[in-house]
Amino acid sequence: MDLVPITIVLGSIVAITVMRLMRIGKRPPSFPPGPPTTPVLGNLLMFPRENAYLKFTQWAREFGGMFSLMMFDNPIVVISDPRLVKELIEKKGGSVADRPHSHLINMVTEGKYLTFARYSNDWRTARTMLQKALTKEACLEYLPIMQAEAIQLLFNMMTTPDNFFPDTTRFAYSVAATVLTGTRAPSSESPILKKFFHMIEEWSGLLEPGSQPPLDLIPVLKYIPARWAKWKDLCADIRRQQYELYDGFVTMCEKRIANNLRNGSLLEGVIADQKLGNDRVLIRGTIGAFLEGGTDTTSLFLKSLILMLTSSPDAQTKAHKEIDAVVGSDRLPTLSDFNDLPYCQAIMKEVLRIRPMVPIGVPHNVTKEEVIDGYVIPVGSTVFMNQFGILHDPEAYDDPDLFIPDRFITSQFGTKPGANVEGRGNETHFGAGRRVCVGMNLANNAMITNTMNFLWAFDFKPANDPATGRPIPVDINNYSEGIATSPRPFKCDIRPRSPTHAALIRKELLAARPIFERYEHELSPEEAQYAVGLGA
Ligand code: HEM
Repeated sequence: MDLVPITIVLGSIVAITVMRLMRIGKRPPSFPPGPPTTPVLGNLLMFPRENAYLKFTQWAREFGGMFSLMMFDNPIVVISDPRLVKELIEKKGGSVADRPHSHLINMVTEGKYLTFARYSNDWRTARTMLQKALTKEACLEYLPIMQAEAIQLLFNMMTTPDNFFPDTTRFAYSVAATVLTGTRAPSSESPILKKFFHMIEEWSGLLEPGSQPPLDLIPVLKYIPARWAKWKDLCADIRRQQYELYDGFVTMCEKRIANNLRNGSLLEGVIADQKLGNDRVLIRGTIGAFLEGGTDTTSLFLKSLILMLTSSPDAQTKAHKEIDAVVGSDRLPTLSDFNDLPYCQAIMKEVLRIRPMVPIGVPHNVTKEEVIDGYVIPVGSTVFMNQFGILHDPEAYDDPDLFIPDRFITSQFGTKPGANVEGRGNETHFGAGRRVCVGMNLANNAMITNTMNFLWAFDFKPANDPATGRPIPVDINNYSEGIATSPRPFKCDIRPRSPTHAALIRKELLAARPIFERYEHELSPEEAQYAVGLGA
């Protein structure tokens, strides 16, 4: 038999296959520029496994405000220019309102967790419900509980200053939990808080880039038997924990409704008025998105605020002078004081600039091809809004890596003279477009209240080293990795500014008791006793 024709055919098939494979991973000329690719893999091997925001920011300096990466055949577009955020994520809202598919997330949430849900009817239903519940006006109704919790935070920081990490976390959780479920967490040792954070730790670990096999890029990996795929057990375990926690809240609110003991929580409305229908999975996913979205971010801001203040005695001196003139020491600040406190505003804006809590945002997925600045952004691209890169652009800011609140006194966006401010705003940290943070009004009230309170109440200084007696300097760049970045634990010395300030904090905590009581009916006897005893 003549083997020549077969060899030619086989050779051609191999050649075509190789040519096709070589095209995989290659960036088409119409895509935004980016680092060089390798055949098949694209930029897979150079994709940062940790601190992606730093690498993205470095690439943005090299390749511009919009660059692309190829993961095999899947394009990633990273935007680090506020003008382009406006052009793509805001103006073309409907084309980039989706989230990328994630097999791992789906295994845990069945696709119904608001933050990661596809652009779907479920997402629309849950988003519309939360958007109505969290308007600026609606959030004013939650102010009494926010302020009461903020006073407890001042009291905690004054009496157990070394515990400020857990106490800031408790504050953020307790506000979100009270608004949503109608039950607070009075202590950083509250069992519900422990359970919640145990779940969050595993959940964040699961979502950490590079921690699990690339199931979405190589789908065949999904079929590995469970005994060799630890992630399957992990997903099941996280799902079990979420069911237990979130169904527990639903049952609690159902009982309250049945016994005519409603205390105005959002979840009571969801259940009684069937705002999410009878879809238990969607209800669970919405509770999760609310509590998880509202807790970590707000508490990270508070930790960053303390870190930055500890590093900057000058900023504190200026803010103290301002707040003493406007508020004095006979009363605590209220939300309406903020307009008269431009330096306190500058401090808050500068913390959010230097350390946006979600530095590369939550990824969006493109569902309709768009052309921006002549570059094609194809369907299926994953879009990251590189908040850190936008807020650390040396073209826009002098010394972007330094904490300088005064930059917001001399310019609206903190930018240097002559900088291009097209598309720039002061809320970059909340993301953009149709998926912009739905909790931003609640978060703003929490950040404003605590920024004023901390500056009114305390002096923050580096702690002294007991061995040498010298101050231990804080490092404003010592942050953890992850989707949301947190300062790593640090020591600082927190003291009330005067006995008058200290006495008022105690008095206000006792005055807040009736507000707390509304949300303490379902606490365990130990927790209830702890709550009543606080400051008494
Ligand atoms: C300072 C505090 C906060 C920051 C910095 C923050 C930041 C963000 C960011 C960057 C996103 C993604 C936006 C995008 O995709 O472009 C987001 C989404 C979200 N946030 Fe926040 N957030 C904060 C507080 C809160 C609070 C208090 C809640 C709940 C009450 C909340 C609930 C959510 C939810 C449910 C989403 C998903 C929205 C969607 O996909 O449609 N966040 N947040």
